[in-house]
Amino acid sequence: MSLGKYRRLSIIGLALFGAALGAVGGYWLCHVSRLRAANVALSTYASELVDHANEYGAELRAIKLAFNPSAFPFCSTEEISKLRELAFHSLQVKDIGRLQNGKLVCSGWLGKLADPWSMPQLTMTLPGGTQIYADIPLAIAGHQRGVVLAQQGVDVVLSPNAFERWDRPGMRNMVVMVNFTTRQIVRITGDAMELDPALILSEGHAEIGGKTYYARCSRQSALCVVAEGSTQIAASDTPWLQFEYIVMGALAGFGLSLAAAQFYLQRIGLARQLRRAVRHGRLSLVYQPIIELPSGSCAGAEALLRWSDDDGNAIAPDFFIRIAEDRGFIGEITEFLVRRSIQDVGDILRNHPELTLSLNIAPADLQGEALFQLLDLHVRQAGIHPRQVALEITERSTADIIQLREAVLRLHMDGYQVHIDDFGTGYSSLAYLHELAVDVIKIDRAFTRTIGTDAVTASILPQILALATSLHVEVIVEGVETEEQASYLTATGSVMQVQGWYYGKPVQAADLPKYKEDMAHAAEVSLSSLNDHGSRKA
Ligand SMILES: Nc1nc2c(ncn2[C@@H]2O[C@@H]3COP(=O)(O)O[C@H]4[C@@H](O)[C@H](n5cnc6c(=O)[nH]c(N)nc65)O[C@@H]4COP(=O)(O)O[C@H]3[C@H]2O)c(=O)[nH]1
Repeated sequence: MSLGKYRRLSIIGLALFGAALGAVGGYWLCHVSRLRAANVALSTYASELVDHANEYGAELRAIKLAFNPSAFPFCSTEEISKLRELAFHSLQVKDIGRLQNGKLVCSGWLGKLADPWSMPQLTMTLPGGTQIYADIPLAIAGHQRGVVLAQQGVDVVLSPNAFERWDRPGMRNMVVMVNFTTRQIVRITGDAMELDPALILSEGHAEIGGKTYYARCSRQSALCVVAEGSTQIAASDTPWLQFEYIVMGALAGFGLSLAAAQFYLQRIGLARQLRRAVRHGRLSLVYQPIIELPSGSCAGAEALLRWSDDDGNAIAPDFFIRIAEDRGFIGEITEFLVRRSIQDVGDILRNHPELTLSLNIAPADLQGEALFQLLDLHVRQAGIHPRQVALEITERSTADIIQLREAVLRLHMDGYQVHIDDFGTGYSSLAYLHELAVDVIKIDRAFTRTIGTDAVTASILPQILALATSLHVEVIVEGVETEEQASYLTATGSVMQVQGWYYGKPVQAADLPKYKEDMAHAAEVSLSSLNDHGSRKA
């Protein structure tokens, strides 16, 4: 099978796997969100029940007040008719009666009793004195069992269906009266539920035996409510919703894993191509001049790698260098860099001992002997003074400062220069200056860009320049792109080196001598014009 076909199949396979995972994720997400929605609905239901309980309590209080005092003689025809009228208009109350010496004397629906009835066994008394008789046979309801409340000579037969119109499909409710002092609870209406009183008294929330419970209590009366719902959500409830979630999950999983697989396999593919390119020497180098200020003469150049993949696409060096670092063959690239750059510019360096060649070195290159042997082989054998070679290390390499310090010492002992690249962007720039005896810091172009702007970081560049002066460390300012930036740096009057598109973009090695000559000529012209100006003034 061809590599391209294998790659395509791998990508599709991974994407399908991602789609399957996404579908499972979608199903799970749907389930969780429906459970959450069900819980919110149940909690809202409990709050609605409590609102209704408040109305219920208010009505009971109003009935009690209507007969304390009563506008009519005790158990008179008028009073009985008033009792009947109030009970008739109420949804919560079935009958209202009048009590005397603990006996029912008359009620709206029973009329005046020839022989007053003694009240049955008391179930609970609330702190305000309301007496509750639960589970007693009701004469007006064919001896169906119900609850009667009695206070200040008035008794009320509660409707067992008072909360019926608040029923919700799939949910149940229970209404109780609570004595918070004695922690006694009596069910008034709704479905009987075997629950820990503590759950009700604390207005809690619990999941027990596949059911979810929310308890809420009224602030105005001794009523509490419990709403019950199922924790099991049937898949058949909302099949379309479930389907949508699964499809969306599958699509998202497919898309994401397709992108991830493409990215990953592209990296693997690129890594393979890069390795081949290094082995066959198909990478190239360009050289960006480094200029000395204030003289304006060329001080050297930085070698920068260039590579295009098999399809001819130019790949950014920081991207492919990272791939080589991750896949452990950066050493081969460095080997190529050192060998090819010395081949390219060895003659120029021999003829111009004042010039420096800067080489980017990856942190991994500083481990072991390979780099030192490599430099020894190519630099010394080419007859170039090691001082003409500068090794640029980046701040990423602070991970092992001890190892790094040893490597820097060794490079110095062998006569090479060590430059810190991208100074100011890493996390431990100052640690570098303190710990490592470096020759030059290369100030990252992020700081150069702030010249002439009012960015908050604009004040950092002068401070780094001052710091470098006080520590006797030389400076190369990177990324000088504009005349304004160049003028600013020249105007500081400090001796420094600069690099950037304003002075010259990276060029082929063959173009470097011409560049150097042009720069030398330009420097001479500007010097003589300065002298002319000076003598005319004199
Ligand atoms: N916007 C802007 N950019 C400017 C200007 N002047 C120079 N540059 C670019 O800035 C980068 C400077 O190199 P670096 O900081 O060492 O950053 C390098 C270096 O970290 C790495 N690299 C390049 N060649 C090698 C190599 O041979 N070995 C290793 N280990 N890393 C390398 O890749 C990075 C990127 O290299 P390049 O793409 O060539 O990008 C180069 C250069 O082309 C300017 O005025 N404006």
